[in-house]
Amino acid sequence: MNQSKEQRILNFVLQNAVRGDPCSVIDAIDTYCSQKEWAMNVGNEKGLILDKTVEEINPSVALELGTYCGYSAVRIARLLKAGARLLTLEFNPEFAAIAKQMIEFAGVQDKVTLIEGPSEEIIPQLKKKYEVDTLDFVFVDHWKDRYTPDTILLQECSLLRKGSVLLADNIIVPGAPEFVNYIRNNPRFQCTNYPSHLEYMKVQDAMEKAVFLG
Ligand SMILES: Cc1cc(-c2n[nH]c(CCNC(=O)c3cc(-c4ccc(F)cc4)cc(O)c3O)n2)ccn1
Ligand SMILES: [Mg+2]
Repeated sequence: MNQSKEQRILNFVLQNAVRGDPCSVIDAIDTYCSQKEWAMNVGNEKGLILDKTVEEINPSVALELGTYCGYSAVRIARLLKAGARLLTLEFNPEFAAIAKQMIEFAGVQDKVTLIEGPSEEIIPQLKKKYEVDTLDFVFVDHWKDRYTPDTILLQECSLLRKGSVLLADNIIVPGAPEFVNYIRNNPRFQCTNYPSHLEYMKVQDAMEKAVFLG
């Protein structure tokens, strides 16, 4: 049975990165995906915008929607202070299995809770089952047609507090036009756009930051 692209990415990391060194894992994935096979990791250019946002907020509790191979989970977790945690949701079991190994190899497993399942099912469980009070930061990087309904769901589940920050990937490509319209016209959010490029490509993309005003 031939390997998946995600398995090839993981193998490249296992052979070229340093166990317990998150930066070497991030670099190895970026090297493989820019030189060998494109993959939908947030990448290094948008990754720097993600880093700056996480450092600015210094979140105690962060949520990621869309784990994929764990690239951004490792990126976020490496910046978290002692005792802070990241919950990351992945729908695809194969991706989740790869991400679990990636997170463990990077040595950030103590900070990361990887949850398998659809966001609309998991988000309502975060308070009771995952002992979340409110979220300080949410990286929105899952199915683009779920950005808006899940932002509404987060509010309905009282998971956002005054100052909670959402950062959404792929505003241009693949695009989330309904989300952009929703969030920019919603008086309860203060939005900022960050022009960038699609991971590993010269194609225009952007990220949108939205601060919940309560
Ligand atoms: C919990 C839960 C989780 C999910 C979920 N888990 N994993 C994902 C992945 C979603 N990500 C993407 O589809 C994506 C696509 C592109 C892309 C593709 C092809 C092109 F030609 C150009 C660009 C680029 C990106 O940066 C992306 O992030 N969703 C879904 C539902 N519930
Ligand atoms: Mg993305």
